[in-house]
Amino acid sequence: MGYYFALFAATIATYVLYSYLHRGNTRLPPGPAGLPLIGNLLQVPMQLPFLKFGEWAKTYGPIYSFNILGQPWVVISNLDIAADILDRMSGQTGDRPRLIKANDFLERGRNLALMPKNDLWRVMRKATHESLNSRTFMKRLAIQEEEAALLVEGLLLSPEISLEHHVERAASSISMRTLYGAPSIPLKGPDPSARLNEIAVVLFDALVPGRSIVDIFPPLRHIIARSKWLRGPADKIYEESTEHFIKLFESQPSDGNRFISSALREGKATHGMSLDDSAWLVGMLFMAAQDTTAIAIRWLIMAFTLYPDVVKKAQAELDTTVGDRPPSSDDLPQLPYIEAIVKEVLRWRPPGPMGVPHATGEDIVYKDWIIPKGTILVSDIWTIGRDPVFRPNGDAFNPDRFLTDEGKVRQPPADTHDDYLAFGFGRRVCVGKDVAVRNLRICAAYLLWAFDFHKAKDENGQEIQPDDMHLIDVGVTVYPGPFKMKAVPRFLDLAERLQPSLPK
Ligand code: HEM
Repeated sequence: MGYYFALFAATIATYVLYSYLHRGNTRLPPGPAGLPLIGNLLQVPMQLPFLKFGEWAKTYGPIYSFNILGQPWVVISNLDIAADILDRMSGQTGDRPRLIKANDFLERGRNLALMPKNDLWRVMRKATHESLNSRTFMKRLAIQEEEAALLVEGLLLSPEISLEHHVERAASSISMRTLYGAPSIPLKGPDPSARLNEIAVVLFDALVPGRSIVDIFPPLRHIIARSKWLRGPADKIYEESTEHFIKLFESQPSDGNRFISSALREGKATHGMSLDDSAWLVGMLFMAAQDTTAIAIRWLIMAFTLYPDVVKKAQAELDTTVGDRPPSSDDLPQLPYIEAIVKEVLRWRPPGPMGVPHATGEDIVYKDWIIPKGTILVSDIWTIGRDPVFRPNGDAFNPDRFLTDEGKVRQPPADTHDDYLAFGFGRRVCVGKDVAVRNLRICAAYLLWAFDFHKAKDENGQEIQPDDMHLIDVGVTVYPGPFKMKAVPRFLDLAERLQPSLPK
């Protein structure tokens, strides 16, 4: 132990001194002043850092920098700059920060979302695009309608179960069915995705800033890599996760259809990936899909509870287009207000308010700045979505901002990724964007068609106001705090009307 401690102390001292003395020929955009050696370490909050970043943007402008123990960070809080640096210079800015604990030890370089921009990343992205975004696949996503109908049925028949559980079930079930061809997850009963969700908690925890000593002092990597004892807990997590991912990956789809995992198992579709690579790819897709989807649905329901005028307007659109039968995905093009609601909820409360950080793969020159290789680039999606010029009155929930005066979906301005900035930028933009948007539009349509949303009442009969600034930071994503509402059916025979849409 004494040996390790001495080595540890020496490594830290050398690293901090080295980083300080070798800042190189850089010209970073100015930002908050930090302390010698540790930089801004003590100023960046461990929880909800994007709120601080928004404040700093007001003082230092739409692009500014800070450093943590010599590691430069650049925060981008303006759409034009994000489009220049993260989209147009994506070849140089599409890397990921070196997340040693998560990427090197816990995941051994197999997490599509966190891995460096290397050959395996290219192969995984291509394989995902081919299986997830193909026209045939999108067309066959009856799963999304069935799960929206099940969510409505659950809220109707089991109001005693927490809203959070209803939504978690729906998000897990959609992901398990889409990715593994698994059967729908019951509301009351065993949850076959539980283990995946447990693994996700462990892997996400490694991303919380400050949680991993090796990411604060990267030279420790060599010491940890050489010591079986120090590496042991991470090895165990990797091995147990791999075993579970492979078990799911090799399971046969419940209805004999091809789903992502079966597509990847077949012939050329594997793109030469090993079994471990393919199994991790699908496991990681589950993790990227499940919590973002659950968060977005929870915010949708909170918005419906807080904004009855929005609900009325959406219901008027549904009543004209859909009437008293459940909506279907074929109705979506005739439901512009529902589309605007989904755009607005993802702007108002993006599930990942800072996206996933990018990193520069080489030195880049942008305007007057020279941003060195290895700089961490944060797209401050939360603040960009509140830019007073681009999105006036940004804290308000107002779907109309995405509509023309005639009520059609407005042509998205350039560089806004179809007005869906919540899915990030450049070559790392979310691979699940189309599937996710379609799913949220269907969910929103079902919920609004089926229910009026009222505030819940406390024991004194007083309305409980859901708190839309109760934000729970779990690493990359941010959940709304738990809240209560009362879903009042719009049809006396809602349960019967849902029957044709439920899984057979
Ligand atoms: C509301 C739902 C979702 C939101 C808001 C969301 C948001 C994001 C964001 C912000 C990124 C980082 C982009 C960047 O680095 O600039 C991302 C990456 C990613 N997303 Fe999503 N996502 C959602 C749903 C999904 C779904 C359904 C899937 C898969 C089926 C998925 C798979 C991924 C993957 C694999 C990446 C990593 C891509 C890479 O690093 O190359 N996401 N997502």
